[in-house]
Amino acid sequence: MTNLSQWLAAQTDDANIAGVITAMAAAGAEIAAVLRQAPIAGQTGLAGATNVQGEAQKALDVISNDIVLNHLRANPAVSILVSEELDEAVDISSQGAVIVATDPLDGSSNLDVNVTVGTIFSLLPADGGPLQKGSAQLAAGYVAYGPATSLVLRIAGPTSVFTLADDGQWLLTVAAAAVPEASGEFAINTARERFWDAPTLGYVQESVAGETGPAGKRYNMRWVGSMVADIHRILMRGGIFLYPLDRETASKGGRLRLLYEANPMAWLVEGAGGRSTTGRQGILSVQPTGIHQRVPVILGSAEEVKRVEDWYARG
Ligand SMILES: O=P(O)(O)OC[C@H]1O[C@](O)(COP(=O)(O)O)[C@@H](O)[C@@H]1O
Ligand SMILES: [Mg+2]
Ligand SMILES: [Mg+2]
Repeated sequence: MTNLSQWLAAQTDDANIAGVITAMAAAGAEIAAVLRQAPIAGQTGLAGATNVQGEAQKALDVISNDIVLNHLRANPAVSILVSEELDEAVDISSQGAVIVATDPLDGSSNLDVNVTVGTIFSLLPADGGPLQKGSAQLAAGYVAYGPATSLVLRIAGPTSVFTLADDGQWLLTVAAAAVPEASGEFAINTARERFWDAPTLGYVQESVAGETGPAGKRYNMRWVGSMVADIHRILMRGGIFLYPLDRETASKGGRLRLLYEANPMAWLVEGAGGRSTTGRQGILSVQPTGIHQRVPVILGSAEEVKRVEDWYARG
């Protein structure tokens, strides 16, 4: 089976990109080992601090952030690290060619109930600084800590999936993920319905109406509450994920973060033939104005995303 270093050699001749991805994969393998033992080691629960977004940090948020930082600190290819858990960008190497933006542990509210969480990362060219559009990404990926530990990666070619083997190797298990064009599965936190805008409400009502409504087909709903797990399902079998701008999150610009949640996921989903939008523009074309900027996120199967875009175009 193809391993990660063989795949990297075939995908890029840029040693900086390959080196940084290798470091993030090593960080992911270390986080996976920590998560497996966390309830025994007493590492679940809160860390007692809040991050820059005002969210309570879990002990494992902090531990995961430290693991990523340790793996990147030693890497002269990294110029700057932007992390959900760090208020400011961290300078790593003045000679570094690559900026890394990461959500070291996504979905951490699911940790105490042993449900899939993940690590998301994005690589940008150092000379453009951290506030570059997602379309400038050099590569992106995530690690999903589920029944299997999966590493999903894309440089500029296909979106590929690796599985962590017992001997610590990452083995290629899906060479080119393909998000089906059409799907009958949507993912949104429906408890937020009272805050939704008209396009979101229109799309969901149309879907819930199923074969008797204008969509003319039956839909199912799934919401893990870990973006990594929800996007992984969509990459593997299709569907649409929505965290739109709603009345409660509007003043902040949305819920999910552009640099280390929306952009890397849009890069991966689009690389697998899917589509992404804020509702009004492609996620990858949004110009960031801050490292922790939030953005509305709608991505997945192209036909479904287009249906949502149609709703936005109408209203
Ligand atoms: O609490 P909600 O509304 O279900 O939101 C869940 C979303 O928030 C997130 O947990 C945010 O990520 P963090 O856990 O990294 O803050 C996403 O993974 C997930 O999609
Ligand atoms: Mg997150
Ligand atoms: Mg997080």
